[in-house]
Amino acid sequence: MLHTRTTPAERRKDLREQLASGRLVRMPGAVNPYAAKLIQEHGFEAAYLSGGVLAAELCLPDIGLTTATEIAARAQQVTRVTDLPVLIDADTGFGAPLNAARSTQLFEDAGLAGMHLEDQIAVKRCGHLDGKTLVPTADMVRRVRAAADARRDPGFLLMARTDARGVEGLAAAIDRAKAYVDAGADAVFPEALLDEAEFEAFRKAVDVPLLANMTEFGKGPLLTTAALENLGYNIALYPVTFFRLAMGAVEEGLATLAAEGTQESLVPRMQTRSRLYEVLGYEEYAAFDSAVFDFRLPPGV
Ligand SMILES: C[C@](O)(C(=O)O)[C@H](CC(=O)O)C(=O)O
Ligand SMILES: [Mg+2]
Repeated sequence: MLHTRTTPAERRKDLREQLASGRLVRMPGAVNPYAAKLIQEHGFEAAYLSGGVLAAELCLPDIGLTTATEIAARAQQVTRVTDLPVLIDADTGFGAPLNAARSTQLFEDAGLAGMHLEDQIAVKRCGHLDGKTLVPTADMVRRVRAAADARRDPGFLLMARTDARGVEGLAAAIDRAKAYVDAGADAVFPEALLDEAEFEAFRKAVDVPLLANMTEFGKGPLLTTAALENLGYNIALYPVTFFRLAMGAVEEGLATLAAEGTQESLVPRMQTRSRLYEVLGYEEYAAFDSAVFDFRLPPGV
């Protein structure tokens, strides 16, 4: 009813078991807590909180302006409503290695299953853009180590993201990934690989679970889940997909309302009132207090 019953420790165990299973974990980005609930209802294995989306919903660019406490608060609202493990985008850790350590604890406290830390400088940018700047490997190693040591639950997954492919090339990205694993990263997110051959090369070279970022309008191909599973990847990430879809629908709806003077033609595309109430679990609340759900909705609404 008001919240889920699984504990953060159970969800972390679940994610780790899934990563060890060899089956692909499909991880759509949750635009908000409600979307996280839908991701679970539709049978996905895990959910994601995208830094780009968390910034965009505040109308901020994805350049590291959001704060760790701000996104931890949002994360807590999401983990409250889903039993799925949730991975968060921790950007660069929000400052020096000590800040990365504190962020790790904030995200643990928010009930998340894990986080990824990237090797860009503090004024970061989307991994699929040109002109990125990386911190030296040694600095990122300190960042990863600080986060790894800060964990109180060893089940909390620490993933290192390397943005090196677009800056220093594939071989350097692989070398960096290996250094981050040695520093304590449990998994790796190789950002912005260009094609299937690169995904394969990374898989051959690195021995921990790997995430494939299937973001749209980026540098790489949108590979199917079957292709990613064959390549031996462990997580398929759809970070901004549902934000893009939802905002596309909002823009089309606003244009239609402005043009037609009524939203009538949009109604068939809307989620119905009864589906909304079903997702929110009105009936379960009525079991607690019958006055909550003592009405009948007319058919079709
Ligand atoms: C995964 C990512 O870090 C995010 O914030 O969702 C972005 C996604 C995007 O901007 O498309 C990224 O840097 O890849
Ligand atoms: Mg991001």
